[in-house]
Amino acid sequence: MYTARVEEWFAAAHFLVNFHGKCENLHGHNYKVRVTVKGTELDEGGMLCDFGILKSALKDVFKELDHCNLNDVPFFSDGNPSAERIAEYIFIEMEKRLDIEPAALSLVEVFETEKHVASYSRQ
Ligand SMILES: Nc1nc2c(c(=O)[nH]1)N=C([C@H](O)[C@H](O)COP(=O)(O)OP(=O)(O)OP(=O)(O)O)CN2
Ligand SMILES: [Zn+2]
Repeated sequence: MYTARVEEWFAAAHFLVNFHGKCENLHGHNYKVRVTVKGTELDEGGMLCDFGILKSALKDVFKELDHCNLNDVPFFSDGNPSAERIAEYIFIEMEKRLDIEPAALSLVEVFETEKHVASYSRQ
């Protein structure tokens, strides 16, 4: 199995409800997002998927998130914009944008800090 991975950053504000602590208040993060694709076949250039394709799709997804209050994004209207749900949202939006068969989107990881990370995958 091969994998290819890109990382990009966006900045956003959020607050958490049903969470007892300082994160109930509006605050911000510089989120690092890591996207991994996987597959068993390489193209004639020896690549699973051009990093540039992943990067531009991810930057397109960030247009809905960067410098926003994530609580105002419709996807989060029924729940918290936790790192887990941000990862789910990015996974869904990346799937819409990527046409990379026979490779496939494998994992989206969202880092609030280098020590705090949540992820979403289909398995
Ligand atoms: N599983 C998750 N846990 C938490 C999430 C999350 O998305 N998934 N999010 C938060 C908050 O966003 C919060 O901003 C981070 O919380 P906390 O670690 O308390 O804040 P600090 O980074 O400032 O940490 P200190 O050690 O207090 O400096 C919480 N949990
Ligand atoms: Zn937070």
